[in-house]
Amino acid sequence: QQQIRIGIAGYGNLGRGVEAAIARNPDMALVGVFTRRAPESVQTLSAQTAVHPIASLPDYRDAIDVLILCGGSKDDLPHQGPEMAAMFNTVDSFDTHARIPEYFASVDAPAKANGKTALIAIGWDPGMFSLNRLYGEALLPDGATYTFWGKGLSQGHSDAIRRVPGVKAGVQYTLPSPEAIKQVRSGTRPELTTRQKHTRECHVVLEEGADAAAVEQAIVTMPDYFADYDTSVNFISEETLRTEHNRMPHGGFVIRSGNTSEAHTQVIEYALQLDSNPEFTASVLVAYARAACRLNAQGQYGAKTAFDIAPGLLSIKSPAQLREELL
Ligand SMILES: NC(=O)C1=CN([C@@H]2O[C@H](COP(=O)(O)OP(=O)(O)OC[C@H]3O[C@@H](n4cnc5c(N)ncnc54)[C@H](OP(=O)(O)O)[C@@H]3O)[C@@H](O)[C@H]2O)C=CC1
Ligand SMILES: N[C@@H](C[C@H]1CC(C(=O)O)=NO1)C(=O)O
Repeated sequence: QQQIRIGIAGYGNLGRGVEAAIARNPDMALVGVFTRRAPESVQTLSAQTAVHPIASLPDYRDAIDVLILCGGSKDDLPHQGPEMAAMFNTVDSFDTHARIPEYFASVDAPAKANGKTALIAIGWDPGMFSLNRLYGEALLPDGATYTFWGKGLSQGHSDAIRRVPGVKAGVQYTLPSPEAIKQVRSGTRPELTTRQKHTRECHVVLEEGADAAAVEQAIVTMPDYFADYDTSVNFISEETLRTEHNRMPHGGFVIRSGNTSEAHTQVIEYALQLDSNPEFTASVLVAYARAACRLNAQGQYGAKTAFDIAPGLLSIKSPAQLREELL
């Protein structure tokens, strides 16, 4: 059985996670990493990993079965997604929830026009949590769904603050409201606003001479990321960032409580406890790369979300093995 040939576009936390995940999937082979930086400046996990300029990707159209896009959702994927979907089957973790419909359309057109398959918004949220919100609503139509994240490091929000002019480096932690969780677990199906469920805590290293007040204002008012939350911005040194903020744990849960009759309340819960947010997300991307390859072989072209993908396509096992072993 020929291995699935994978390319990595963009080499940050997620790119490193995909490199590690491919080594744990025997049906996958890493063709190389493609970066906007000078290849020799990029330190990969393995000396065997080839690093190329991202501009050379068109030369690899016949060498890569699936390109996994590891750029930032805020400023990279909006242009990289459509560009790459015209040349390759792709999988990405686009997570600016409010913009997923427009992003889907922007990727669907070039993918369809070129007979490619583009899986978008894959990961854990959006991704695995999205699937569990769907299951909850479909199975318990009379009910309420809640999603809580953290306390942990959001990569999307950390990427977003790093894009603010004047920010040299930074991370963002998401904190769930204990009061909100308590109300949800009481089964009273509370109406909670975005602001009531989570707060956001940013730790930022400023560029030399940057205006701290302007940076703080740009972060706390940022649409789609921070504007709807109570957000704190703490200015720290590079040393503090390196020593106190060098891990990326995260997690959370989706809970659906609903009634199947007046007498009976049912509760569905899906939870994640992640030692490494990027490595887990990368593992999801790699499993979905297997599905992208199979879907393209079936002539399923265009953009897809996790809702469109049969779970069996994710598995390294054949359908017959799945029926024997997992049903
Ligand atoms: N759906 C989900 O559940 C999840 C989605 N995500 C998404 O993944 C995205 C990427 O996250 P993450 O990998 O943490 O982002 P990073 O900031 O680590 O990397 C983003 C891009 O920045 C560039 N880059 C990385 N490191 C450096 C550096 N030291 N100097 C200059 N450029 C650098 C890379 O591009 P290049 O190599 O071309 O320079 C990389 O592709 C997030 O924006 C988020 O939206 C993340 C987690 C979960
Ligand atoms: N997309 C998120 C994954 C989860 C985490 C999160 C948050 O903390 O707001 N929302 O969704 C990420 O980039 O880490």
